[in-house]
Amino acid sequence: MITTVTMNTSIDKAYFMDHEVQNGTVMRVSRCRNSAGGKGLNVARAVKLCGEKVQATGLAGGFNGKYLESLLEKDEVQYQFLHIAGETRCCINILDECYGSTEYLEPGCEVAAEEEDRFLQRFPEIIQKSKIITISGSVPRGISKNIYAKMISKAKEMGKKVILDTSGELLKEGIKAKPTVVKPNQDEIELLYEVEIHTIEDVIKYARKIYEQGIPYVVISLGGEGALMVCEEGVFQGKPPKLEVVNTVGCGDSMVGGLAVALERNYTSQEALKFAVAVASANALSPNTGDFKPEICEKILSEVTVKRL
Ligand SMILES: Nc1ncnc2c1ncn2[C@@H]1O[C@H](COP(=O)(O)OP(=O)(O)OP(=O)(O)O)[C@@H](O)[C@H]1O
Ligand SMILES: O=P(O)(O)OC[C@@]1(O)O[C@H](CO)[C@@H](O)[C@@H]1O
Repeated sequence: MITTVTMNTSIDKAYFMDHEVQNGTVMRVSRCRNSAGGKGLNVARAVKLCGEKVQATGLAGGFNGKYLESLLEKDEVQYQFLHIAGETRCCINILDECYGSTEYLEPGCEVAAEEEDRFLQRFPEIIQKSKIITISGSVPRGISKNIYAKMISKAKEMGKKVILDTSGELLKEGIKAKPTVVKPNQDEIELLYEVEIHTIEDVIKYARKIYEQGIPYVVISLGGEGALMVCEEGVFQGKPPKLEVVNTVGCGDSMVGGLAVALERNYTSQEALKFAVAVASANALSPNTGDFKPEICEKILSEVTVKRL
C-alpha cells in the first residue's frame, strides 16, 4: 500500500472561464469544480487510477475538512486525517484561454504545537501497513520546518521508502533525512540553491548536488520537456510526446504518484522514470487534478522516450 501525506489539505476550486480574465472587473465563472486538494490528495487519486492501494493522511479541520473527506469518499480514496481546530483552506485555479492557469493558494490555518505532536505520535501507526510513503506540498502556519525530516526518519526506521515533493526550507530540512526520492521542479532547485538555471547542464549539476547528499533518486520535473533522473545507474531524461495540454496543475503530483507506484512494483529506475512521465503527462490532458484516462496513459507510455545523458 501507498500512504500519501498532505499537511496543508485544501478544497481546490477550479474556475473555468468562458472569457479572457480582465483584472479590475467583475468576472462570472462559467463552471466551478471542487476537489479534495493539497498535493498529496492529487497523488492519492493518481495512485488509485494506476490500480494500486492507497490511503491519504495529514491534517483536516472545520467544515472544509468534513467536505474534503466527503469528496475523498466520492473518489473512493481511504483516509485517516488528524482533525484540527482550524479550518482546512481553499485554493483557486482560474482556467482561461488567454493565461491558461492562474492559482491563488491560501496559506492554511494556524496549527497548534500540540496538534503537530499528536500527528507525529500517530504517524507510525498510520503508515504501518504501507511500503511507500509520499510527502507533498506546503505546511500550514505553526508547523515546524523540520516536520518532514522527522516523518522521513521515522518512516525509514520502519523500513519504508519515502518520496518527498516540497520546496524551500521544508525541502532543505527534508533532504537532511535522506528520503528515497526527491522530486523538485526547476523553480524549486533555483530556490534551494539560490541560483538561476538556464541549461540542462545546470539542471544536472544541481540534481547531482542533491544526489551527493545521499538521496538515491533525484527526479527534476521539466514540464513539457519531461523529467531528469540522477541515480546510481547514471543520468536519464524521460521525454513525453508533444501534447495539446488542457490543465497542467497536478502534473507534478501525478508524477509523484507514478513514482510511488513504480517503487511499489519494484520497477527499474528507467522504467520508473518512463512510467512517471507517462502518468504526469496523461494528467495534463485532463481538466481535473490527479486525474487521467488509463488508456491515454498507456498510449503515452508507449511514446515516452528515455535517454542517458
Ligand atoms: N506541457 C506538457 N506536455 C507534456 N507533459 C507535461 C507538460 N507539462 C507537464 N507535463 C508532465 O508533467 C510532469 C511534471 O510537470 P511539471 O514539471 O510542470 O511539475 P510541477 O512543476 O511539479 O507541477 P505542479 O506543481 O503544477 O503539480 C512533467 O515531467 C511531464 O511529464
Ligand atoms: O500549497 P501547496 O501545498 O504547495 O500547493 C497546493 C496546490 O497548489 O498544489 C496542488 C497542485 O500541485 C493543488 O491541488 C493545490 O491547490
